Amino acid sequence: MNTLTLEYIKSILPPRPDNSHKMTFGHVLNIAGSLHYRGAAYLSSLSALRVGAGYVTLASSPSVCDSVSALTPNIVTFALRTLSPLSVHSLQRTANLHLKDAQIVDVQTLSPQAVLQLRDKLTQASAISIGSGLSIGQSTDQCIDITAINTELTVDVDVTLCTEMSAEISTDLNSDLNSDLNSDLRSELPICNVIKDNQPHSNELIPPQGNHGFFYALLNEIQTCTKPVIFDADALNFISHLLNPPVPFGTTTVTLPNKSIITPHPKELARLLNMDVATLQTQRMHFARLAAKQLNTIVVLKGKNTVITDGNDVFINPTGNSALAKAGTGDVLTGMISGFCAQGVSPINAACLGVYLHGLAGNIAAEDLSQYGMLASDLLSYIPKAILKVLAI
Ligand SMILES: NC(=O)C1=CN([C@@H]2O[C@H](COP(=O)(O)OP(=O)(O)OC[C@H]3O[C@@H](n4cnc5c(N)ncnc54)[C@H](O)[C@@H]3O)[C@@H](O)[C@H]2O)[C@@H](O)CC1
Ligand SMILES: Nc1ncnc2c1ncn2[C@@H]1O[C@H](COP(=O)(O)OP(=O)(O)O)[C@@H](O)[C@H]1O
Repeated sequence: MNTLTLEYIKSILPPRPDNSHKMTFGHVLNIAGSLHYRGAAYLSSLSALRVGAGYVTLASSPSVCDSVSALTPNIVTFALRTLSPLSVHSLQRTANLHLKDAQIVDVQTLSPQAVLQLRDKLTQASAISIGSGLSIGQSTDQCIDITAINTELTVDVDVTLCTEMSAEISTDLNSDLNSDLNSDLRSELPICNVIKDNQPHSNELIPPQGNHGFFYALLNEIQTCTKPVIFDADALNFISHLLNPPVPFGTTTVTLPNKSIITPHPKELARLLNMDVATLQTQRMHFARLAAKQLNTIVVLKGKNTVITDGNDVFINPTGNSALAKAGTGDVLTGMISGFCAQGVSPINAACLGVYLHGLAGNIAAEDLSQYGMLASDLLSYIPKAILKVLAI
């Protein structure tokens, strides 16, 4: 077990060659944000630039991209395809939702086909972060088996709808069905087996809630990715769904890319390990190492004295204070780690750099703003001050 020090952090900071350009310092593809969590997309993108990444592309729904662009000129955005109103309408009708229920459908839900749009970006990126504010719905206890997508039923539903709807819309649908994405059209509709009252209701249609379908397609797409991939927040909750589905469905194997980092807070790690938070907190190092081994990943178990481990080596972070116990600081951390990964730092060192400097920025910020008054967005402007402090020794 090693406690991180200023000297060690200085020794692993990536170099800044004079003869350089933005791509020298890497490109982060940040897949983040949703209708109610636009701030997470903003915070996780800007913090990657604050630690020195040369370029950040935020991939998200069109409305999140618009919001982030309005707040900062520093982030390049890439709008992802969302579920078409047609699909949403289809699901509403088929699920016999009453009008009052229609408001629960988020038309900004990402389509699984958005993963096809992302292929070039995934190739161009030097590091990929997934999950900050990328909603998967109401709660991880919602019992949905996304692995049980019913192909035929899905297409039937749309064709039926097509015959019933106006000529204009049915032309759209037909062109969709005949498009290159034809074979994947079914995947746009998150038709799942649903559990109610502990009983599976086979092939029941549910309205799209959150980005389950998109996550599932994305996880498949990046399984063999050789670049660093950082999984945060709802990406972790989605993986928990796959690892620990409701009893009747049995477990699913999850293969993370070979250079992955996960950044759970204790509750997120407890969900991944299917255990209670209190027990986990009594042996943080042990359970962080266990998860690292089980998932073949680097684990950053957040909280006071964050634990960083690859399953063998363990690093403990001494920086940080209660100013960091405020919504959005975890999103900042994810961006910092991905920003270091993009600069070519090894995943374990990127995790150590991100965690230590995040805490140090929180300490310097608290001196100016108090532990009460600091905001996650304030933390962004203290990251450079933390880096200066490291460089000064
Ligand atoms: N401005 C924004 O857009 C923000 C978006 N966020 C996003 O919101 C989504 C949901 O994140 P939440 O963390 O709110 O939801 P979670 O459901 O993951 O966590 C909330 C629950 O976990 C417990 N918990 C959290 N930290 C804990 C700890 N250290 N020890 C023990 N229990 C702990 C809480 O008590 C609560 O019951 C994520 O996608 C996240 O990225 C949040 O980061 C907040 C800010
Ligand atoms: N009391 C504390 N002392 C030190 N660090 C803390 C403390 N409380 C929270 N943090 C840090 O703040 C961040 C909170 O992340 P997280 O729980 O994911 O919040 P959010 O999802 O709201 O962004 C983590 O990096 C965590 O280690």
